[in-house]
Amino acid sequence: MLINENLNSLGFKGVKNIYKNLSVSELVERAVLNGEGKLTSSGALNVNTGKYTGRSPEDRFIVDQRSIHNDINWGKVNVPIAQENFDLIYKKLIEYFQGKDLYIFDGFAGADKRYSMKVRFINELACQNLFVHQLFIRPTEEELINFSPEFTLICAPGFKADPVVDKTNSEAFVIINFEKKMVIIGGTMYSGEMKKSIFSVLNYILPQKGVLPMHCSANIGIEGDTALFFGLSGTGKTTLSADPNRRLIGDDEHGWSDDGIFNFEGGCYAKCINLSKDNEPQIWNAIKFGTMLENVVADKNGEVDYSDDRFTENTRAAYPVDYIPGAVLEGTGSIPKTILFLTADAFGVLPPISKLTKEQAMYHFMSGYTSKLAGTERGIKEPQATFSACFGAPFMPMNPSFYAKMLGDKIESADVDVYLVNTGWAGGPYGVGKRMKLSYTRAMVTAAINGELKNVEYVEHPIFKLMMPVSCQGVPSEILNPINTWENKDEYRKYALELAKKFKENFSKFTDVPENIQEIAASIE
Ligand SMILES: Nc1ncnc2c1ncn2[C@@H]1O[C@H](COP(=O)(O)OP(=O)(O)O)[C@@H](O)[C@H]1O
Ligand SMILES: C=C(OP(=O)(O)O)C(=O)O
Ligand SMILES: [Mn+2]
Repeated sequence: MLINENLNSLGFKGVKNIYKNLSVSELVERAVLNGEGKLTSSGALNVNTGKYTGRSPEDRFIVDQRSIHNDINWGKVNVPIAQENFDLIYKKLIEYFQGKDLYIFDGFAGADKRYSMKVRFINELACQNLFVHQLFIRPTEEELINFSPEFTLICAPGFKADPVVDKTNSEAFVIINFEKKMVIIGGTMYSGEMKKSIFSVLNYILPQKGVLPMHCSANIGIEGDTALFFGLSGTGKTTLSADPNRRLIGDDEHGWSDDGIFNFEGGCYAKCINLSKDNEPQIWNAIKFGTMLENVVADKNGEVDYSDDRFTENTRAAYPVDYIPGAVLEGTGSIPKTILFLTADAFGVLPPISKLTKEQAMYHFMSGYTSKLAGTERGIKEPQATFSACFGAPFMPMNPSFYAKMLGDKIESADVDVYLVNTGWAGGPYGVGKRMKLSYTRAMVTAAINGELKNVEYVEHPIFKLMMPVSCQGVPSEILNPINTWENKDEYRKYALELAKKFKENFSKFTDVPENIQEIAASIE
């Protein structure tokens, strides 16, 4: 179907100009002409997203429909909304486009062609169309001919819902409609909502095809060895997967099929707060023409100051994977050899790295402990302990135990080593201790991936029963056991026991847990 016919069938009437599949330069040009953003001195497009500078979980809904009702894990994460409310909002949203320009990007989600989904993005803003162009998988000229979308995402930040009439939580909404194969977004200009809502869609669809969807980054070594980095927002997926000695596959969302892993996306969405050339050279260099920046502070000459958090701590850069040298453009990799669970522990009590048994891996995957860091979600001003099953509960439409079981089977069948890495605090809790040095975390990750931590001596953590290596190249040995970094050892024990209690409380909510994993839960004190 032609794009115009498709727009008619979606109900669009009287739109001004339809800009279809523009190039990066054209989109940047439009965005600047429209006054949506400004170029920085490195050539990136910097936009200000206004009131919404992070994801807004309370504004995210799934239309409650008979065909999906029994599959969805309804609750605070997956909030139901009635079809009639969707219809009402949809009608107003489409009318809102009357007399306005719209931007279309057709692309793919899912690098493995067997599982990829054709998505049409319809944007009010050129800058957001640039975002999806860079973040999703760009089609070839040939693939664009007769492109028929399997899912459609419509995003209009300028359109606001009326919570009283529309039964939304606020003026902002992100609504997934599985039967209509559609996502609609309004009220918020934070572009992360577009990528994460398509992620949520895939997290429902792909398990039906035998693919485990994962909230993780991935890279691959010269020997074809794949490593996965699971972690909630801010734990270091993007930062640690950008490694000059390995090839980047993707920084955030992947699927694990019987044959290997594949990226869902074609771009990265990196945090920029306090970005430095020395610490994160690859990301620093990726911020150039074609990259879209969100809420970074720049002066009138376009010089940016990455340390300025006046709009948000969640400043971002969106760029295509090929802006990272050596990235795997096909977006695929072998069955993983190493899995790293990243946690940013704001209590400062978890070891910087520990090796997990398969049972411990399952336990920690189900627990998904980390701290929500400031900015990524609305209302979070300082780190807050959270248990987010699968290290990605906000994006999982089904019961987390379902994904955990799938991962368990994959881990059983693969020859894979699993580590838990604390990229958070050390020497004391947030406010007292310091964030783990990035160079140390990188050294530990490298040692784990290269197999150097297979044959070193380990000691067991007395409370969490985690196995801590006693040495690791590039890391002072004394920091490997967290109690050593705390001045007051009694305080350490107090905080560790408090966190252990939280682990226990959280895990008690799971039912039907296999006995060998229950044993792990019981061993923690
Ligand atoms: N030890 C560490 N390990 C990883 N990231 C760290 C560390 N210390 C500080 N950081 C900072 O924390 C942030 C991690 O964010 P990011 O990699 O974007 O996380 P994610 O991709 O998981 O959301 C970056 O801004 C990075 O510079
Ligand atoms: C984009 C997001 O994810 P991450 O911080 O994991 O990159 C987000 O949570 O809004
Ligand atoms: Mn990231």
